[in-house]
Amino acid sequence: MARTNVMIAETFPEYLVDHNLIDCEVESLCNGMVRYEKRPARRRDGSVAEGLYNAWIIFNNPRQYNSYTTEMVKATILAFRRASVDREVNAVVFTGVGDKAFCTGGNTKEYAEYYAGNPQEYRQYMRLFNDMVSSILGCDRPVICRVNGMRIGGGQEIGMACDFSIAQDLAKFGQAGPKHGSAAIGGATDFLPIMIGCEQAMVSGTLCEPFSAHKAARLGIIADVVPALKVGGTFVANPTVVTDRFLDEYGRVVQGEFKTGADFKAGQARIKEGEVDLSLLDEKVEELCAKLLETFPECMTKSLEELRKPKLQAWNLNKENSRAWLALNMMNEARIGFRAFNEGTKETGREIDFVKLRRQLAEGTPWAEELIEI
Ligand SMILES: CC(C)(COP(=O)(O)OP(=O)(O)OC[C@H]1O[C@@H](n2cnc3c(N)ncnc32)[C@H](O)[C@@H]1OP(=O)(O)O)[C@@H](O)C(=O)NCCC(=O)NCCSC(=O)C1=CCCCC1=O
Repeated sequence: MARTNVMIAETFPEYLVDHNLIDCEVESLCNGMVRYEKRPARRRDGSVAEGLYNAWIIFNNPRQYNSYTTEMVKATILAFRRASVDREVNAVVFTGVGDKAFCTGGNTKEYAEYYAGNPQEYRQYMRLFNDMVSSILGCDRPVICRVNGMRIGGGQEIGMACDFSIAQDLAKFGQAGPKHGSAAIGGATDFLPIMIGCEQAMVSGTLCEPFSAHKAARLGIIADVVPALKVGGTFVANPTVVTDRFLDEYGRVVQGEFKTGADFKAGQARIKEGEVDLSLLDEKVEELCAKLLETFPECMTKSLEELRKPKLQAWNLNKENSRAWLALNMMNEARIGFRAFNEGTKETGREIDFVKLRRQLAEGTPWAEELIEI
């Protein structure tokens, strides 16, 4: 050991090169809407590993369900680059503020008010979005998505780009694209078939029906799920979801499916009785970080690089075409879909009249004012 210490002292570099792209605080790029925090890394026994950290990248836009604005996308790219080159960082934890949403994708207000009808601007935005996904898939540290709440649309896409996902069980998952005027080609159409198989990928990527965290675990889209609801001081499983049996009387898998009718309503009422506590989620995330810490760092990075390949290859194959298509789509379907979400309310509805649109298109109506204002 003494000899090793001498060798370290003799070979220790006089200075360390900073590989960061720019020297500024992540928070300063987006008014604090993405936070970057280095939290002490812990061993499996819970003791602090002095000098080592986990980098927490936290979306901080809870009023808009942690959707990301253009400025937040830029900050996220910087944050992942920072974590990737920081010698002291063991793992990255990617999460959102609060317990409602990890992220519900692109900011629909910005989409509706700035990008709708503006394909050349959205094309630039998509450069940034693509770089955000690539910065996750290219991070030299393992990335854990701490799914603190809903993971929808682009939120699901950046979540699936992560290496691990651990969810609190009130979180919902899914896509929004074809309901709101987009296609889930910001990663979902690349990652879903690999992660859950083509058939379930088709169901999720086209129908846009949210599914539970328990189902996400069953399908294999997340690594683990923990309870988050406390009723009378005791953790209980999400009461709106079937968690106590695997099959129904006809042999169909029901575990993880949402309950229906009165049972679903009773589940919702029970949620209101309780309080949400994410301490078990944090324990699980810390446990995973500690397991990752007690490994060889370069062997870990190489393993990540190899295991990411199926996702990365599909992503790299498609991302530029997807960017171009999404930009042009801002002239028609995205233009009306995101405006409908942004300008509508729960009472008036936040989706367009799909049948009316389809009927007009069937009649050969061009994408002129009358369709855009549908
Ligand atoms: C299903 C929902 C996620 C949740 O529904 P619900 O539980 O009923 O909550 P809401 O009342 O709808 O939402 C609460 C408030 O948050 C605001 N909100 C939610 N999501 C967003 C968002 N993405 N951007 C901005 N604001 C958002 C919502 O307006 C409410 O605020 P208010 O002031 O009105 O009370 C539902 O919210 C939903 O469907 N959200 C939108 C999901 C969506 O369409 N996301 C974008 C998908 S497209 C995308 O992400 C892409 C990524 C890159 C590639 C291209 C692309 O399209």
